Amino acid sequence: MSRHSNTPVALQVLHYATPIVVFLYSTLAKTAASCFLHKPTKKTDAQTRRYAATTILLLVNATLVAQAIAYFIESLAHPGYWATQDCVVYVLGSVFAYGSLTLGLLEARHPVWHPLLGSCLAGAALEIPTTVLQAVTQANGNDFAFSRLALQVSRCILLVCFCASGGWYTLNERLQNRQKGDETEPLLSATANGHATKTNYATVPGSPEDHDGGDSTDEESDTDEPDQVKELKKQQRKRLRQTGSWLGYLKEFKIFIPMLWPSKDRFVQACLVVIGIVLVAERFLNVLIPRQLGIITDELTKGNGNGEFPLRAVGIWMLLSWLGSRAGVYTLQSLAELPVQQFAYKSIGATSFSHIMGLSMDFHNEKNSGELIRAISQGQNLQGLLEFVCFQIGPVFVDLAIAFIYVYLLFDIYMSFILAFVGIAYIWVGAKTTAWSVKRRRRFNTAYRNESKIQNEAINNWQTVSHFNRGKYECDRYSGSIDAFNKAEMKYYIAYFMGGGAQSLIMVLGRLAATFLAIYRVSQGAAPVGNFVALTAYWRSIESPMAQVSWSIRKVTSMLTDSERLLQLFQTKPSVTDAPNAVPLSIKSGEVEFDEVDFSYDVRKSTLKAVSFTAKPGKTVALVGETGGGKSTILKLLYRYYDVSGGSIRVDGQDIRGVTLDSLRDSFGMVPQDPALFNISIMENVRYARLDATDDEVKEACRAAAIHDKIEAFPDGYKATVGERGVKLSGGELQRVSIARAILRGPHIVLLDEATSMIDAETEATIQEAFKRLTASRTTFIIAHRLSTIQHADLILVINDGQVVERGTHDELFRQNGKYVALWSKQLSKEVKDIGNTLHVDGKAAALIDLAQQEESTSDSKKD
Ligand SMILES: Nc1ncnc2c1ncn2[C@@H]1O[C@H](COP(=O)(O)OP(=O)(O)OP(=O)(O)O)[C@@H](O)[C@H]1O
Repeated sequence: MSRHSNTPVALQVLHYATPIVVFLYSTLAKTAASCFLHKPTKKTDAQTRRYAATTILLLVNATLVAQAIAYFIESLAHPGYWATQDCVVYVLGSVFAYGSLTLGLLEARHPVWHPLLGSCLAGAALEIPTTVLQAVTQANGNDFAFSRLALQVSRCILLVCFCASGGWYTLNERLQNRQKGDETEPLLSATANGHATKTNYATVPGSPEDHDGGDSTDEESDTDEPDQVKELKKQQRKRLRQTGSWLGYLKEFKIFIPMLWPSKDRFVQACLVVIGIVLVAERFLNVLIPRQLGIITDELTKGNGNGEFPLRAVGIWMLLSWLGSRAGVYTLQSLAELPVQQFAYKSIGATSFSHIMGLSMDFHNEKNSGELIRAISQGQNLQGLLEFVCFQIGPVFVDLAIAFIYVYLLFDIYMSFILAFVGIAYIWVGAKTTAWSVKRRRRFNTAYRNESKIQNEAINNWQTVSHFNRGKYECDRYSGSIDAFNKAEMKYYIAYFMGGGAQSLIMVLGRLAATFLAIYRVSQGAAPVGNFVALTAYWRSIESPMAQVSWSIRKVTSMLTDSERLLQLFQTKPSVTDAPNAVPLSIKSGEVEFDEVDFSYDVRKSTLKAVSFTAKPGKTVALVGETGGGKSTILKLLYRYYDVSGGSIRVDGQDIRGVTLDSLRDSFGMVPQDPALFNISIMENVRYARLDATDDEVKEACRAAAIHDKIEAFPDGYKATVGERGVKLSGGELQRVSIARAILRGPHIVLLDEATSMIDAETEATIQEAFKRLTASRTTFIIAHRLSTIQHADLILVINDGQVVERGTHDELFRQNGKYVALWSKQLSKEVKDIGNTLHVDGKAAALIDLAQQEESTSDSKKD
């Protein structure tokens, strides 16, 4: 079809090389820039530079389009003339290469310049000799040749202008930067507090706002997050814009690699090998099946209805088709993929669960369970990441490269161009719509978690909701959150489907163009009918992987976006951990010493100030005092839920920060203020304290805690389930089950935080014996508001406003006639008021009542 010309070989080589070099350089440099390069230009005159550069590149494209039109018009003007293949490749390839550069520049408000400059420099370096050679070889050419030469010269001038102005700008910029000095900012500014390393929220660089450099925080931010997290996110985005890149973003996810890669599981590794083999086989089958169909067609065409059946060719085709079908190698692949997915599902789930369980009390005080559970389940979607990247996205690029060569062999380079245009446009549109939808996806996720949070809160607080009759209010709130979720979902899916629609359009147009060209070639006798059949079948087989890659890119992006919250959780480190050289606690006698302990939950308010005391081995220390004084905090510090901010706590002379948390907590038996049980049987709940305890031991512990008879009276006895957090039990029953647990555990040190506050005096008397047994020869800490329960303690500490204001035994403190006595008098006076004159009081109590009345009248007179 082309008229043979006497184009010199050097010119032909330049024609082929120019678009390839420009395109390859720009692709590689852009990829490297998005991975490693950090600073897009944000100077004030950057926009002027961008507009000027875009104009030049558009003009370069215009010269190429004009050149293509010139060839076309010449072929019309001179029938039989057609540009040589190298010229067509040169023009179409250059449109492709410079077109992609222009598009990139149009998109990025703050472009990275060096890929652009380098590409144009390479382009100019090749265009100039091309133009000279063209001028020499076409010296006696016609008007068309001259017009083409003129276009070529203009293109050279434009490219040189681009490089010169770009070089000048870059030089200027460097000089200015040198004058200003280094302007880089640290990761977190001084305003971000010390918790910065704990939470770290990543966003997706490469999304439009990152290119744009605009502040998109408002739109993107999760509305339900505390200000501190928002601030950190803002800082993170800022940093990503300044120094960030996809590589930087993805680096954050490297935490997940050990959870995805089965480094120790031989079976899963074997499955991966099987998948690899199947993938290679699929690549071959993709080409062989349509090719075999083409061979059959050609044999049929040659036979022209002579009754000969192409048995061998059909047999091979049938075999290949079976292998390439869902019943063939794909089944093998699906079977092998299952263990790989399950491995990742398990390792992500188990690791995140154990990480969250290992986080400290400060985290658990702030958490929202519903939101947390959804974050884990969304993060588990990452299980498919390895599959998508290695088995779906990667092979498609191989497919495209094979397809480019195969369609060239079937027809010619024009067919390869159609394929390349379709492939790149398809993937480009896919990537663009993905970037477009990331923001919407993030909002959709936030709405999803918010809905879960509201639902969870309302169900968990059902009693509070009922007490205040706020059922309608909660329903409205939940339904509002569903509306917000639906809205966010709608917006996300609109973007998703629109992107899909645009891609399908590209695919259809590509198929039509390829079919048109193939029919034309066959009709001209340039290719056999079999090639047309092979192409039609093959085109379909490459369409689906292309759709797959674009879907996979979206899927990977949404997986990464979805798992950002889990990533954030993984980056949250427990504030209390084992020291690197921690050793197990060795308890000899159980002496506990608080030495000048300071502590605050919030740096702005101190909770404990210089608390010092010693709990002698086997003795009982009681903590009493005004509510909010810091008593429970003392026990929490002993448990190492928090670390002291000053001073130290020692158990048998060992600083608790130097021993392992497990060994420390194993030494304690705690009866908390508000015990919570699992929604399982009472037997299992008590056994939770010592998993190997027998039924008899459990019952013995319950007997000691004066709850055995009560449990036996339940219709299901020890098998009775206790409801969520133990709601089916009364407050007193709950506390006694909790005491039974502590008795069963048999700890070295006993901590009783208001352990009998909900138990009536009579029952309390019955469990005093149990307490005596529990605490005998064990160091014991008791917090009690009912002072009668602690009057026999070996040491009573009166805690007021975070300080030990009095200490001693009951009698010693009474003699001091200070705060302790005031507490007693207040309590007794209240009790007397409650029971009035019916109370039988002994002489001592009567004296105390007098004291209480005196105290009250003194304080009243002070007030007056
Ligand atoms: N997780 C927390 N975060 C911030 N402040 C806290 C936290 N827990 C307790 N506080 C504050 O620390 C102070 C001491 O609380 P703590 O629970 O130790 O008092 P308490 O003496 O045990 O009170 P009560 O007798 O009422 O149980 C209180 O002002 C309380 O508001």
